[in-house]
Amino acid sequence: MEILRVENLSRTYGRGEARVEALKQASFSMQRGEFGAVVGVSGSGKSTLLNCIGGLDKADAGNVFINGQDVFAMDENERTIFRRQNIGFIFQSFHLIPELNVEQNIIFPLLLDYRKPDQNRVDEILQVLGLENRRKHLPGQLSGGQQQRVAIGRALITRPALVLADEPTGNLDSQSSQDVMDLLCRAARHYQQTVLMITHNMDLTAAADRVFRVSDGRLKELGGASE
Ligand SMILES: Nc1ncnc2c1ncn2[C@@H]1O[C@H](COP(=O)(O)OP(=O)(O)OP(=O)(O)O)[C@@H](O)[C@H]1O
Repeated sequence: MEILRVENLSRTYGRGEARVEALKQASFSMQRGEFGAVVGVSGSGKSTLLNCIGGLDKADAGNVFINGQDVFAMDENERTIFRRQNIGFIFQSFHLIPELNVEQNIIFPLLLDYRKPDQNRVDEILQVLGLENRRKHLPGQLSGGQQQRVAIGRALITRPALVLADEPTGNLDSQSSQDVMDLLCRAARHYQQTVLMITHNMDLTAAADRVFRVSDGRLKELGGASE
């Protein structure tokens, strides 16, 4: 089942001499439960791709379908709600709410939709994340790896069909990076979520089903038919 379809997605920044074609007609699709990695040098357009797919940035042209729904056809309000219910975001900097404890940060997206957290699901996530004995800690009382695991829990609590991760291991040591990778793999394999992850680290692409390279704004699938 197709979860993500990207058609001719383009994004240009600036004008005149400052004009940058950050993304040039990117097209690809992903199935339910697939784990994709996006690689490419700094400035090649990886974050632009993810941000346009997730609606955090506005594409100039092209289409994005998530779960068969045309994301760009929605108005701002519809898109915000759709995004919250269908996409989980994980960033390099964790963006946790400092005043909320681990458990509260994880359930936050549910509260925004006035949904009651399922305590079994929260407990399961805390256990998988290895954070059961940190549930009442504030983000400032956690290590970087633990904070990233909280951010992953927050991205997964709503069971989004699509998880977009921008360098989720960028600030972590190798053991924490491996833990984060294991969690994302589990999201894909165990929970059949579609994961698209940017990484600088080619070693981390080994776990991925598919690898995409962005170079100078152009996306190409490695090992794909065009290679
Ligand atoms: N808001 C912006 N205004 C102008 N140019 C931008 C903006 N955001 C990105 N760019 C340009 O678009 C290009 C792609 O940027 P992007 O952040 O997508 O690259 P990236 O591959 O994610 O890089 P990195 O690996 O360093 O995070 C870059 O050349 C950058 O200078």
